[in-house]
Amino acid sequence: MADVLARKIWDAHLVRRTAGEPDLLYVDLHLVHEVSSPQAFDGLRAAGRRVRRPELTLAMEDHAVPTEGLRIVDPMARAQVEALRRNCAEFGIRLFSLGDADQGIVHVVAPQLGLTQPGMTIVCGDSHTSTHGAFGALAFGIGTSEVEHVLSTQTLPQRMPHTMEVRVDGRLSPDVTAKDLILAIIARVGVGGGAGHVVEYRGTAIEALSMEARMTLCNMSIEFGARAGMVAPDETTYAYLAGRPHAPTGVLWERALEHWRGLRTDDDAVFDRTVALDGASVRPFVTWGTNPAQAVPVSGVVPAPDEFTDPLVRSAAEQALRYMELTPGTPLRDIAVDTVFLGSCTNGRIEDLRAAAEVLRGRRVADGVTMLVVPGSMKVRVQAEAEGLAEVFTRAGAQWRAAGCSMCLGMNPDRMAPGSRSASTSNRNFEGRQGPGARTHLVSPLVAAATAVTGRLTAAADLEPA
Ligand SMILES: CC(C)[C@H](C(=O)O)[C@@H](O)C(=O)O
Ligand code: SF4
Repeated sequence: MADVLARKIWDAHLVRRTAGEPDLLYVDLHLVHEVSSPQAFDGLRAAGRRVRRPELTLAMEDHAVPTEGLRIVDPMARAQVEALRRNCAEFGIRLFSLGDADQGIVHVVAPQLGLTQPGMTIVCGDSHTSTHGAFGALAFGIGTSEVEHVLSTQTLPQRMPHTMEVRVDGRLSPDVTAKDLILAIIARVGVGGGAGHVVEYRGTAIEALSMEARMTLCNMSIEFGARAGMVAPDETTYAYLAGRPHAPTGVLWERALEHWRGLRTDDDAVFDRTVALDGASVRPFVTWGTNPAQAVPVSGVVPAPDEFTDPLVRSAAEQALRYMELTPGTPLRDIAVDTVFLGSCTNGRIEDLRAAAEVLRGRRVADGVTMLVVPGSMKVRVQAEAEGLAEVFTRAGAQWRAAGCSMCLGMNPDRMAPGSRSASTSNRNFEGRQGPGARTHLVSPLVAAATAVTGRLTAAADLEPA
């Protein structure tokens, strides 16, 4: 029977199906980090259990670590990282520690190492696990008690979500990135628009995206409530994977390719829901509020709450304008920021750094603006240095840091001061996300770099020639 990609992967991982119960799924790759794992390991220890498949489990220090120096000062952060170190040593799990050449944000590192592959089931106690769906994997975040279940059994009880197609045809204009596209999608469907669904991004605009861009897109699927987001694998996927440290080689590569080429939604398969967007109509986007759906083109103005008919959306807008200290009708281009953050598992990859460096080359970060450039992994950092990007950033007056979640969330020393305002390439603009009282505008790497130059929200095309 004709079927969609998500269900094909689901069915291929079915360990047990019983009427009235969730399906039991096999997990191919389990990613672990310091924030959502300590209690899971404690539970395992209390029950006298071992990790069922340590070699399919990989642990990362990313959320709580500093991006300057190796010393973890905050007692809470240090406790989390030390617990992870003890747990990984005790249970035989490969850990990427602060200072390791392969350390970085888990959603950046696993794809880079070739661990994330088409057709896999991938879970992590982290909502942005959806990132890995860019490879045609079924990847989703789980809770800490589920982490314990996966550690001890390598399986997970789950109910198959509904399926949703997000179709984008047409051609994105050169100043429009995957970040703008996903902000436009979320603005269209709303923060709950994907709830209970696994989303497959399809269409000519999606097929034209690089792997980095597909990861940005899938990364933010969770921001409109989707359980997972995915893109069917194609030649772009295989070209990215070929030669990566954990990608198959020789005859195994040929066999893998043959399998991967079959991983697609059948032409006559039906999605439970479809949303379509014209890629050519998407403009550089920026958020004005405190959820990722509160976004408009950079050329737009802050909306008035009474423009929204849904009472919940309207009161969310009122609350957001209060927190953000913004007045309806203000052009986005008039909003001044004091902080620019380029990084995170949404936009901390080499392509993001290249795009931002292109804008900053020969220009300077405006006086009074602090710009942090935080590569998503230490490998990205090394590559960016080799390509001369780091020099572009430091010459422009930006800070060049080591890898980690950094200013994406206030769990490490890279925190914003109360009342300060950022343009940030991360994925969440919730109240206090980047530090208590801090205000966040979500943007693409191009807008982040242009904003750093003018000190106001700016599209790259608005800049005077360098
Ligand atoms: C801390 C972690 C569990 C959390 C998540 O689940 O996504 C974090 O990564 C985030 O981005 O908010
Ligand atoms: S970079 Fe941000 S979104 Fe990504 S895992 Fe870290 S905290 Fe979560």
